[in-house]
Amino acid sequence: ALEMQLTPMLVLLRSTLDQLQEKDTAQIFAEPVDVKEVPDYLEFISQPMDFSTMRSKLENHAYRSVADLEADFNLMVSNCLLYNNKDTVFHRAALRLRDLGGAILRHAQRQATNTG
Ligand SMILES: CCOC(=O)c1ccc2c(c1)NC(=O)[C@@H](C)N2
Repeated sequence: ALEMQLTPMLVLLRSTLDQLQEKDTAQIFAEPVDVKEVPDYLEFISQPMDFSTMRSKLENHAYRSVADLEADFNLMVSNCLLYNNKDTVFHRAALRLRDLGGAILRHAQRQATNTG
């Protein structure tokens, strides 16, 4: 539809990021993991990622496509699955976010494709 032609990628990416972050109801992905609280975190995780960092990157035009946003989302989820044992709230939250996020990202990709 015409309005989609006029909707820039940035608007679609912002909306997608908002929808993804809504699923993080415990807000455990909202900010970078605090290495003062989790001192060994960087021994296991070489590239930390969180929603606030993703939002900064988005506003600084670091994402050119839904796939670019999806890559950082998957990095954030993978970090959590790697660092936290399977019997933790964090690990379970990452699995849930991954599944709920998948549907959101597939819909966003369809919208991006439909706008040509
Ligand atoms: C105040 C203590 O906070 C944490 O220990 C903590 C807080 C947030 C966390 C986290 C740990 N671990 C994680 O893997 C990511 C997903 N979130």
